[in-house]
Amino acid sequence: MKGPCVVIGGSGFLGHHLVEGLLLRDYVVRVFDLRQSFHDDRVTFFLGDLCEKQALIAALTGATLVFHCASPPPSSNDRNLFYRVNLLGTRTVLQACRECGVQNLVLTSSASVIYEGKDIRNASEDVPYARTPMDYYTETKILQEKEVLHAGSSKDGPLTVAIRPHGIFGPRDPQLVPVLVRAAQKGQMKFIIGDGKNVVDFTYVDNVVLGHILAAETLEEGSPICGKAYHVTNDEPISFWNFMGQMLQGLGYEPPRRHIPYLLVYSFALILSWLCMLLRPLIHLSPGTFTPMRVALASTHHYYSCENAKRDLGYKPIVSLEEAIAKTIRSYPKLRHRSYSSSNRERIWK
Ligand SMILES: NC(=O)C1=CN([C@@H]2O[C@H](COP(=O)(O)OP(=O)(O)OC[C@H]3O[C@@H](n4cnc5c(N)ncnc54)[C@H](OP(=O)(O)O)[C@@H]3O)[C@@H](O)[C@H]2O)C=CC1
Ligand SMILES: CC(C)CCC[C@@H](C)[C@H]1CC[C@H]2C3=C(CC[C@]12C)[C@@]1(C)CCC(=O)C[C@@H]1CC3
Repeated sequence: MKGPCVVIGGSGFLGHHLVEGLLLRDYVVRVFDLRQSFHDDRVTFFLGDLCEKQALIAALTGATLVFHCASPPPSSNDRNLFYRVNLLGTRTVLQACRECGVQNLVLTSSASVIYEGKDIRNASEDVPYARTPMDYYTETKILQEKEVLHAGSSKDGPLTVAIRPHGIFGPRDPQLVPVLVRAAQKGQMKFIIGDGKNVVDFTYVDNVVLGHILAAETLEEGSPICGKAYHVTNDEPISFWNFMGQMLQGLGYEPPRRHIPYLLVYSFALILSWLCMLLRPLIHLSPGTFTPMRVALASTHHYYSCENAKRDLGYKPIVSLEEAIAKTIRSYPKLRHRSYSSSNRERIWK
């Protein structure tokens, strides 16, 4: 038996998988979250807002290790919420760790802290943070990561390390596959934005979990990982549109085939986001999935080197991309197209 450890955000997509990974490895696990999304006799839940120190202290008392993987959803455009939770809330988490004598803190950051809409090819962790982040999510993930890594060098603080995953997917993800399928159902997945050759990282959730646990187990006084950030990916960059096509076909939808110019779509998304901002005092409009950040993510290269995680954490993905895509498709029976048939789906679309 190891632990006890606390997973802040343990009711979320990644957090819940992390809890399962920790239980498999015999950790004693507590979850701190706004809500309880599952039940497990081995897990103690503490419900509360991470911006409230007293609520955190109740969960952290007696714990030696904390994973912080809570964040407002990236699709939100609520500046105040992002600053309150990702920056101020993370400061509160650090303070609560100090007061409770927590030794180690593993932060879930994001590889997108260096993304500003331009191509990223096999970037290492030395690439500087985005100077002009494209949304409040990215802006506050940068501030959060800086805050946590800096705290790791103070004498009274917990030892810290940040894991930067990219494009996490897998069973129970409320984001990637459901958004994609909703777009396909509305007939919005007919076009490939740009030339369709952009290569990106998508990372299976179990590999991200492994990266977090290895980081926690390597983090100790004098370890080279203290105060550092590590990319954790599937280490198998893939064409964005090939990945989307495989997901769609696997669920019985037609993959996009026709091309539409990137600059046209990007300019349209930009104008739409300005309009939403200008009209906000009068009516609440939301661009939904169609944001400049998402259009850029769909059309640029963004893949990252995880050589440092391999060297310092002993990280090696345990689920290949092919297996991960198959497992994910199988996990969403309710999102299948109504005419889906696993035996004839190849014939339908080819
Ligand atoms: N998904 C991805 O592709 C990537 C995600 N990440 C990072 O991974 C982490 C987990 O993401 P993911 O699992 O996808 O997100 P989820 O939204 O599924 O999980 C986040 C969890 O944190 C909770 N939470 C939010 N605000 C607070 C708060 N103030 N106090 C306590 N709990 C709170 C959420 O509750 P509720 O749902 O009620 O708001 C939710 O249960 C995040 O830090 C994200 O930035 C990094 C790279 C890629
Ligand atoms: C409608 C389609 C053109 C696109 C649908 C898929 C998108 C919803 C996803 C493709 C890349 C994903 C991604 C993220 C969210 C979901 C996507 C935009 C993140 C922004 C999530 C949070 C991060 O830290 C970075 C991720 C990059 C990739």
